[in-house]
Amino acid sequence: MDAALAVLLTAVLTLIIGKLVLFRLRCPNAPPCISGWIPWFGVAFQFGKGPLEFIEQARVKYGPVFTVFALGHRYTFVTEEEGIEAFFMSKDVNFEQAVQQAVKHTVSIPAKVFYKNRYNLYVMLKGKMAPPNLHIFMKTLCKELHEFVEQLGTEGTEELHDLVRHIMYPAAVNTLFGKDIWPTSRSEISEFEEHFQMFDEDFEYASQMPVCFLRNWSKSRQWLLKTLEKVTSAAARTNPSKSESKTVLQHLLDTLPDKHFAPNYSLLLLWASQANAVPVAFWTLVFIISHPDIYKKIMEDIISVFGNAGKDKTEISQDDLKKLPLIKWCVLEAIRLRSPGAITKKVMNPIKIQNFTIPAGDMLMISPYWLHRNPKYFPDPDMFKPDRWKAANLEKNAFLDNFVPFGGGNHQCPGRWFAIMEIHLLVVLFLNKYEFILLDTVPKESHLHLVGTQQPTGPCRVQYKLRE
Ligand code: HEM
Repeated sequence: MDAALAVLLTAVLTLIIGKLVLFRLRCPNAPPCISGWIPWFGVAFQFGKGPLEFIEQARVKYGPVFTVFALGHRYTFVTEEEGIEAFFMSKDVNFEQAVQQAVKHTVSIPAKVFYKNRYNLYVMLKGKMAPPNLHIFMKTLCKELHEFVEQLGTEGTEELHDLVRHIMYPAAVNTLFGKDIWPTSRSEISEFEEHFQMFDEDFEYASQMPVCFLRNWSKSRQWLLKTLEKVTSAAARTNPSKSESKTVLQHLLDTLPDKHFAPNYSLLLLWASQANAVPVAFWTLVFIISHPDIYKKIMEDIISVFGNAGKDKTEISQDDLKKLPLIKWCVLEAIRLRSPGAITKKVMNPIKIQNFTIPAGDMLMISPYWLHRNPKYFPDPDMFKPDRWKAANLEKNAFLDNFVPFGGGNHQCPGRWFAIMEIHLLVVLFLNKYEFILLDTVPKESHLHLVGTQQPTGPCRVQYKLRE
């Protein structure tokens, strides 16, 4: 080996060992750390290949609290009660600090603007989409869903994820952002879907790396921001004075003092409202159709509420949804099985979890996906068992213990009740109108991403025809 190279390697190794020794001296009780041997890069490669598998294997090998070092960051995972409680409740961890960089990379909102506005926007969204206000959306959402479902005709064969996407994107967007200000012709919708899909697909990479490496992603973001510039100025122009007549987008505009960032915030809201809800609706339908006993029971329930007809544009109310609890359980069970791979907070002051001290600066992580597979909390965790939701007090809007797909504590997803309602409604509307047959086996979920709901790994075609 070349002498200069040998000197360089020795220097690098000394530096790494020195840093590790220093870290251990400063934080003697830090959890076991999986760091690899490449400086700064850490185990990014192994982790990136299949992050969901990686964290489960690490839990088995290193115990319930462990740190993964990758791309210069320390990600400390907690997998049991004590750590989860700290994740949701501790004042020493911070949500805003954990997500700010990702927000800056993906929708170009600077740190100062983000910190100034986040709380007010969160409170506004949480209030507008709280359970007592959901009736405001119900009529429009039902009408919009019908309009796009009509376009499916009397029968056909389609990839189910595409089918759900074509209906849910425009219906939800028209409901939350306002109908007449959003491009809604067929070609505009498909262009929008194409760009949104690209934006969503690489969102996780874009949140962590310079976007110059993601050229197609950047183009789609640009297209979406340009479209949202027009949408937000139309929403501002037509903003009514009465609060009840405003769309969620118009409430957002009223709450945001930095108006020139309105398209950026709208893109963030658009992503948050679609990225998880669309695949969850897909999974709910796939799970139902692939379980004949559950499908049969659901159809009996639907017939008992709406009678035999499925052809008309049946208006569905919140009371109707209440009479169809099994479908709501199916939605929640699909969410349980396809929950975000990880959610994050930043450790601001060292915190003690079990016998470990997690140092300030670490990203503290929990994995709803794996938590929901712990048989201690969910017996037969890999099985689709909607009946387990009988035990939840859904009348009082309480989930089952340790069900955390929407986060917890002060930062729970403000759109969660809207999401559950829109998926419930879509499933009722679909199954009331059409009979479905699965043409492919149920695809596996992709383990490639930690952010958000898992996407299917392969196609899943269905044949549908109007119910007799
Ligand atoms: C099944 C569907 C959904 C899932 C699984 C989901 C999950 C989540 C999660 C895990 C978070 C972060 C919580 C944390 O880190 O503690 C979040 C935040 C958020 N979600 Fe959802 N979400 C869904 C649907 C929606 C919908 C339909 C909307 C809007 C209509 C929405 C709006 C938001 C917003 C605005 C935030 C950021 C809140 C903040 O600034 O603190 N989500 N969601």
